[in-house]
Formats: sequence, C-alpha cells, structure tokens
Amino acid sequence: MQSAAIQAEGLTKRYGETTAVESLSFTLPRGATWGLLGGNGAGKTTTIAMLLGLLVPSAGRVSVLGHDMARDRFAALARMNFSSPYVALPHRLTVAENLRVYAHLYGVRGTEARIAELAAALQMEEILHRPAGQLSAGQKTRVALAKALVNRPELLLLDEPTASLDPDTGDWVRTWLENYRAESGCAILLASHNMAEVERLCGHVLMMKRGRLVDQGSPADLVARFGRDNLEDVFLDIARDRRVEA
Ligand SMILES: Nc1ncnc2c1ncn2[C@@H]1O[C@H](COP(=O)(O)OP(=O)(O)OP(=O)(O)O)[C@@H](O)[C@H]1O
Repeated sequence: MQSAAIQAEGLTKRYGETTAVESLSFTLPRGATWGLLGGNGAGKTTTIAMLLGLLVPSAGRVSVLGHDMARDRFAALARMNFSSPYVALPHRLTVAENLRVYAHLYGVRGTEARIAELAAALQMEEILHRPAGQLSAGQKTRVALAKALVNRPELLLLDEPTASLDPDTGDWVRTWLENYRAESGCAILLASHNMAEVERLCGHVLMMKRGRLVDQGSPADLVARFGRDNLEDVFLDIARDRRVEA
C-alpha cells in the first residue's frame, strides 16, 4: 500500500515550561488538501517546522511519504517543499537567480526549462530578471510558490499562502492552487487564518488550540456539527470554548 503523505504520531514540542505542540497525531493521505487551523500561538508554525525536520520533536514521530523524519530526513525533503511568509528570498538576486539556486539545492534536472515552465504557469515572465527585493507582495507570493514547486513536490506545506494579498490576487492564487493540486496529485497541508480560503480548498481541517488537536473533520461536517453557517463561526466557537455536545 502507498504510504501516507504525512503520518504524525504523538508529535510534541516543548520549550522549557511551554508546550507548543502536544501529542499531535494525524494522517494526511496522498493527494489530499488539509487545513491546519488555530488562533495565534496554537502551534501551527511549530508543527510545520517539525514536519520539515527544522525542529526536532520533544516526543513522537513523523514520517513523510514513507520516510521517517528522524532517520531519513533528506529522502523526504527531496520530495516535499514549503512556502512561508517568514522565509525571505535573497533580495539582491533576481527571481531567476533565486530559482536557479533552489533548483540546484534540490538537484532538479533541466533547471532552465523548469524555471521557464514555472514562470509561464505563474505569470512571472516579466519579473524573472528583477531583484527579488523589489517585488510587490503579490509578485513575491508567486515567486515563493515557484520556489516551492521547483522540485515537483509530492507534498507541499503552505504557511499562510495568501496573507497580505489583495482579494483579487488572493483569489488568483487559490484558483491556481486548486488547479495545480488537481493536475499534479500533490498533497497539501495549508495553515491559514482565512476561513473562506480553507472552506474552499480543504477537504479536511485540523483545529488546534494551545498546542492540542481539539477537533477535526471536513469543513461541511464541522459547520453542520456546530450548527453554524460557516467555518469562521466554528473557529470562533472553538477559540472561545463554546463547544457542541457530542
Ligand atoms: N522558539 C521558541 N521558544 C519558546 N516558545 C516558543 C518558540 N516558538 C514558539 N513558541 C511558543 O509556542 C507556541 C506555539 O507557537 P507557534 O508559532 O507554533 O503558533 P502558531 O499557531 O503558528 O501562531 P501564529 O498564528 O501566531 O503564527 C506559542 O505559545 C509560542 O509562544
């Protein structure tokens, strides 16, 4: 049987007295798009950092595409990628130079053809030779996505992919991600504060609060179970401890 995109078991991260993530377990199937939700400080970024192998869990284990991150991290990293607003691309390098660096890091064959393909797909041809530091937020988002796709990942971790975008550009990125997932079969784990975005893109949602997984289900399931009209209201119920009785 094909291994899951992500299998997390009892994933925990402690910083001294603070438990940022506590006993998080979930299995993200191949090709699925799931949302990772929670208020500020819920543990989303810490979770993503552990999934990427950037942080060593205090307890628990995670395997990505069948590779145990504790033993076989580099095999997993070659087959996954991520985008995060916290990672700035080197400002002085042009977009094409940045993508070339990442393509080499990932050992991509046919680098120039891949960059041209991504530039066409993400409407970046006009900015390819501009320094990354001179781009607008919308342009930076498209470059960050190109960077995240350079190695044709089978798993994509996206931290707030549309933060700071205007509604039109945000919509363009969402449509693009939907189409990309459908064409590539890539699994996506999306951390977002935009509930409408999550309802649109995600088949399943993990709700975190103070480091714990407190609920999960499809957006439609959660909305029905909480007797609400949309995921935003469910989020507020969970954040404010207004629980439904099982
Ligand atoms: N390096 C660190 N040292 C100590 N505590 C940390 C560290 N990184 C995160 N934390 C704490 O762990 C908890 C989870 O933080 P994390 O950044 O994962 O949350 P988040 O869900 O991504 O929040 P946000 O939506 O605000 O980005 C918070 O209480 C935070 O203060």
